[in-house]
Amino acid sequence: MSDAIQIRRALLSVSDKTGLLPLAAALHELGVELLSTGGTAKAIREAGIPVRDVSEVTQFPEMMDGRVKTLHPMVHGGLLGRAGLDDAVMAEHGIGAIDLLVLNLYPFARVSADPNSSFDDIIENIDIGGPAMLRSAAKNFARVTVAVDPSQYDALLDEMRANQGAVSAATRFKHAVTAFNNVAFYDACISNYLSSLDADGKPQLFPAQNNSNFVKVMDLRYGENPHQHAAFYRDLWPVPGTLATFTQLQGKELSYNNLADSDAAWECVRQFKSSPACVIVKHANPCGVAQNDTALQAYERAYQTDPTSAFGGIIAFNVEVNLDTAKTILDRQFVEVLIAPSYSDEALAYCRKKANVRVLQIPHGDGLNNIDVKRVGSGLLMQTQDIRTVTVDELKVVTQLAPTAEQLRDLMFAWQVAKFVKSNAIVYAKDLQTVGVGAGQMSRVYSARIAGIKAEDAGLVVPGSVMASDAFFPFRDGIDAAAAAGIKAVIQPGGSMRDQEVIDAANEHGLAMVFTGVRHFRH
Ligand SMILES: NC(=O)c1ncn([C@@H]2O[C@H](COP(=O)(O)O)[C@@H](O)[C@H]2O)c1NC=O
Repeated sequence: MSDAIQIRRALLSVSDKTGLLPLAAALHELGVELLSTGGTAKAIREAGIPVRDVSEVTQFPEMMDGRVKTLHPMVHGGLLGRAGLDDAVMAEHGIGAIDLLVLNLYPFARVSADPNSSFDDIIENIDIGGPAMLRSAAKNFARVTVAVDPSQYDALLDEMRANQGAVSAATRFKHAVTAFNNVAFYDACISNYLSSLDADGKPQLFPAQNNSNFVKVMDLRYGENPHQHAAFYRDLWPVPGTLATFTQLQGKELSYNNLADSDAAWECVRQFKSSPACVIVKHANPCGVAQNDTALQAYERAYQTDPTSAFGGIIAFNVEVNLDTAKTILDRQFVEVLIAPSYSDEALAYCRKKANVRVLQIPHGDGLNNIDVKRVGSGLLMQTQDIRTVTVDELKVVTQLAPTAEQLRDLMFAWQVAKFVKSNAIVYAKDLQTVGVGAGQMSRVYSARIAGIKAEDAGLVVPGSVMASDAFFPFRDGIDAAAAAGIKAVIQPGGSMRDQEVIDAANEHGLAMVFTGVRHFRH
């Protein structure tokens, strides 16, 4: 890489004109000659800043409604010409070097996402000359500087002012990488959009080719196990309220498992809106969940479900964490990650006493990842996210006995928790507290047994509790076992061949049972 290079001539061609005029004025002051395309040149000229039209340089008018403006050897030769190698050929053809390209592309992503855009509008927003120039300038980073985003302008000008108008090799290279990333994302948007169209031109959810763009947030010390390498990437524009929008306020470096478990804890807790909730996660499963009047009470009751598993857990809240809550948690147990939308100053000051505890802040937001992906051998499984919720009105009472109002409240709570427990999932709950959680078993009846064992170990009382099952009971044995444990009401999807046998069992035992008609497998 060569050293700092003086900017003498710049080409400005921007769709997004944010910051254009101050930039053009500053470049002019630094003695840089400005070239520009139609609309950009007009804006600069109207601001009284001297500028030359590209068409004057190419000796060709812009034509075809802007489809052809800069696709010319006088432009690309000016960007691609190598210092010391191409000087003679440039002189022979009268090609003047262009040292700086400031360019951003037609807004394809915005226009194609707008339901009011016509297909012709969308096609016209496929930028051709822009990506070509970005590639030329970025390829020639040894001599040329490129800027694709208004957020880069100030730092670039500062560097030029501090170096008599020159830009360092490191900046040129960094900006070139940004430019190639920008073009890659742009082309992915076009490819995803066009390859999602069906024979009638209607966009489908899953394109024929999927091109993803993620940006690295950080390298991780290792993956799920120490012999695996790992890194964390996020969407280019993360959805507000999702894990990738976290700020780490303190604590040790986050690990791969911390992030995976934090996602499970946060997604589960943020679904509760009516009152403070706490979710404690271990190995991607909630081991204790509760809703109560305060964050502290919610934590106390979530912890009660399974104090053994809560050790070293991820603890997430849907409300601010105050001093009492932080102090109770940190004085009592080892915690890997604490997550909340906010923390009081006193709570944060207390957390600092346990400097290793990772404290994450995730602002609330209603967004959800639209698509879930899972890697399988040389393939990718894609599905829409499991965002289906069930209202009380949708429940179908299938037994002679209907649930009481309290049972109904607890059934809805247990159902929301079961959605976040790995299948087969069984959740026992009472008074908005998990009493026992049976997760990840290959048979439903064993998950039920485990939920019972957990409750017993924690000294919680199962008789009088309700039970949620993420999928239907294939046989009556699950209901028989629940009744024997003292469960009084059941929520499950229904839909088994033997539903009648299962309903008969519930009636025999005097249980109330409701069907949701919705299944929540989670693998
Ligand atoms: N066709 C071309 O030669 C061409 N050269 C530059 N552009 C784009 O034209 C836009 C700027 O246009 P204007 O200066 O007229 O507002 C930029 O987004 C730039 O990427 C072009 N437009 C589309 O392909």
